[in-house]
Amino acid sequence: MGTALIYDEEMTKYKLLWVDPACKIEVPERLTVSHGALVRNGLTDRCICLPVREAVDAEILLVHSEEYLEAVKQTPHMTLEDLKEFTLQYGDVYFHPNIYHCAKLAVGSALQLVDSVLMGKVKNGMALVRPPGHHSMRSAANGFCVFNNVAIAAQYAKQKYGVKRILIVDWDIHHGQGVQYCFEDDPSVLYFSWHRYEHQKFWPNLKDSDYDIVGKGEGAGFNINVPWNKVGMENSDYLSVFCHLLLPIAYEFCPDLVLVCAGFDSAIGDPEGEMCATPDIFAHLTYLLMNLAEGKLCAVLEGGYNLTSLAQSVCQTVQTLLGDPLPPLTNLTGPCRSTLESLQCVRAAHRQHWSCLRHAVDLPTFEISTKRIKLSGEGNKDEAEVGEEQKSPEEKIWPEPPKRICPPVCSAVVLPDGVVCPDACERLSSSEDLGPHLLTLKNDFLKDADDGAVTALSRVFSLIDKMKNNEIRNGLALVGDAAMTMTCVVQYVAAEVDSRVFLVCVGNGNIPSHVIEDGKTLVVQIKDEDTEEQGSKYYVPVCLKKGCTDTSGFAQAMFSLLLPLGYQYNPSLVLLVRMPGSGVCDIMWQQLTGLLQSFAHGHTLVLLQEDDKACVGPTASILLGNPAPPLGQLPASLKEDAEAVERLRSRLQADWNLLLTTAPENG
Ligand SMILES: CC(O)(O)CCCCCNCCCN
Ligand SMILES: [Zn+2]
Repeated sequence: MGTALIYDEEMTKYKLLWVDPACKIEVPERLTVSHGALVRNGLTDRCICLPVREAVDAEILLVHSEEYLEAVKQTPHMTLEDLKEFTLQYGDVYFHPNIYHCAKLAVGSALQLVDSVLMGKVKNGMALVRPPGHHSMRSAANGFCVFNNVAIAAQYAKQKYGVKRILIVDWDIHHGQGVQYCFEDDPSVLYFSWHRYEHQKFWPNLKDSDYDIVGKGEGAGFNINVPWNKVGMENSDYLSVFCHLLLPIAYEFCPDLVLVCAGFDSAIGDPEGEMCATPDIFAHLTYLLMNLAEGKLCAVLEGGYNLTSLAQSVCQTVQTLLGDPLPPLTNLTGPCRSTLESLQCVRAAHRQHWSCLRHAVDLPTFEISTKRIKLSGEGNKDEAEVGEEQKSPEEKIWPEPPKRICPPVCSAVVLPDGVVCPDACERLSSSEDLGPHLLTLKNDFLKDADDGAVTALSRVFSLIDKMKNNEIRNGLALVGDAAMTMTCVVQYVAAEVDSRVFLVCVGNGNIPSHVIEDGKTLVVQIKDEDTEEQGSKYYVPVCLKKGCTDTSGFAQAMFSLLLPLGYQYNPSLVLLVRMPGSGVCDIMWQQLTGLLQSFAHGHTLVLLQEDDKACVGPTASILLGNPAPPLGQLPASLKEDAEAVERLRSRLQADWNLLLTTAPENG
């Protein structure tokens, strides 16, 4: 199934007709440059372009009052003076004779997107619309918004398709108070928003935008506000909030549909956000959400006022929806103090509502200097830290996001004869001559193994070579001895100068010490045997009391340990090994396989042991880019497991500060 793109140039046909400094940034060019960039990058040709339509009254009335709709209906016939007069009753918004038409198209676009995803015509999609929506309220326009596109889309999905749980992620840099008010007492819609706040000094200056506003009545816990109290936030800050707050709660909530208020004023260069996260961060934020709701994701444009970063961010988002490999995020320096303070506050405010946070005791962080948290001088988060003069947002420059090339082959497999090759996978031909190679392999790797094992190993090595040359994206091998193959692979790759292997080992089994010491391999092992070793910077043993069968404990380890470590380590290869008898359930295994494709351009090598051949199909499905099935609503993880993970995190966070979730004690 494909990716829908909804856009119509009619929505560029309104603009500000008088002087108003607060509104001058919301210009028609926002849409034309976004769509133009998609065309230029050949992305529109790869999407399913759906037509827009006007929303009808009944759809608008799902969120807005009759009197408000009636009032807006009068605007097409108004004179310029009347329009100005009419506008005065609202905040930071303007009207135009054609804006009512465009506002109906914006809502209609979002509904077209929801229809095509929920009817299974497309996998996911994006609607490029204006006017935006997330500030508009039941009876008021606000912040460039007339009708609340995404809120209406959520009500529409519930009413027309009986969708039970909807996650709305609002990564726009402004708080979508209109969405919050619409669903604050509704437990079927989980609204997550981060937003520039600066302790209420930033627009819309609402106390309602703070972290302690968690929803009301039945809706308590289903409203998550993450205030940014400093500007200059970077990729690390955004990833920390996703890993340590949004993803664990989102998986526990287990939505049937994900709607994104996709505002890109949270990107570098934007005059409103004044943040420093780069456009490629949206490739990762999108991807991380695509593992929910079996990939049913509808992104609807909100803000974004720097035309260069807006266009790049839109392209990064659509390219990920299309399934292209993710660009590695480099020099993640970890979250800043302000982020940690916000993160700690939000987690505390939601601890009583979400079991994934219940045991997160957020141990007081050991003493680290603030310098450790913000290595780079970038970002004027803490004045004290910043020496360089401040560039204005528009003067900011950043590297063009890297090209994201799809290898000619997505998934190649090495299977014993007699095991069927999954559809759409490419079986590595056994034709190539192994001759001389065989001897070196035997000498270097497998002293006393039989020729079959050596042949299999040489094929596994060629999977790695093909990934290195970007001939294939990922690989899967069913081998006689997974542990032995794992050791050989690490040894083989470690020979490369700048190789970094992220080894994720699911299940018991000992990891040879030489694998861990070279610093070129970061090992995370999730198992049930509680061995005494404490691990080290490059060896992270996660012992779950009930072992890998415990989906909650496993999920918690995945988000609060695996993802942050993987991002900060930035490997060149991910090696995922399923040890025999691990007990991990297929869906959790598939979720893990999916998430690990965030790293290394998606170069993941999966090793399965022969008696796990039933896993070949489900694993291949994920490697081919299909979404993993949902885990179901997750119960609380075992207290002792959660505490074990917390202890691990607090021990490791000196070396890996993406693991941090609390601000250090020192002043
Ligand atoms: C969709 C959106 O969230 O991007 C709308 C933002 C409205 C901002 C109003 N204040 C602007 C003050 C100008 N310096
Ligand atoms: Zn915004």
